[in-house]
Amino acid sequence: MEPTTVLVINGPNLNLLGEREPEIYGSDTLADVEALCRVACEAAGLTLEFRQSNHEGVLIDWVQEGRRGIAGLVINAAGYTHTSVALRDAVSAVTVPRVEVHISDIHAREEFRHHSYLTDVTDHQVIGRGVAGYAEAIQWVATSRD
Ligand SMILES: O=C1C[C@@](O)(C(=O)O)C[C@@H](O)[C@@H]1O
Repeated sequence: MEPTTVLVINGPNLNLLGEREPEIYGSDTLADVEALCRVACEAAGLTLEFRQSNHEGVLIDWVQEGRRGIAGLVINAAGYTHTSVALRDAVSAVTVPRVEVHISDIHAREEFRHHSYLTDVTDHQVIGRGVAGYAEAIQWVATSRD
């Protein structure tokens, strides 16, 4: 049977969404983002597994767990996007469709955010679309199965 779970992984400080720099990230909380991901998954006949951690090793464990047997991986690695070769190596080993998401437009911000270690190990990127970008990423996973 074809796997139906979409694993959405969120990196450090995204637990503070809604209170952290709302002028950049908006006023939705991470619980709001989870709710919108759930709606997007249900609309596509998929099941959501939604996680957040501030710890690099935990994120790596979760990515490894999801490297096969799921419909797709959606990842907002937050600050680790710009620093973590180890997380990149984990994502590189994933054999299902992988989407990199950023709420803000990292290319229009400070120079240290312009480089992402995840871009060339993911199959698709949704950058700078606000939290709605998560739904777009899930839709991309859904269409990549058709
Ligand atoms: O924490 C974050 C969030 C972010 O990944 C985004 O979703 O826009 C962008 C990163 O540069 C930043 O460190």
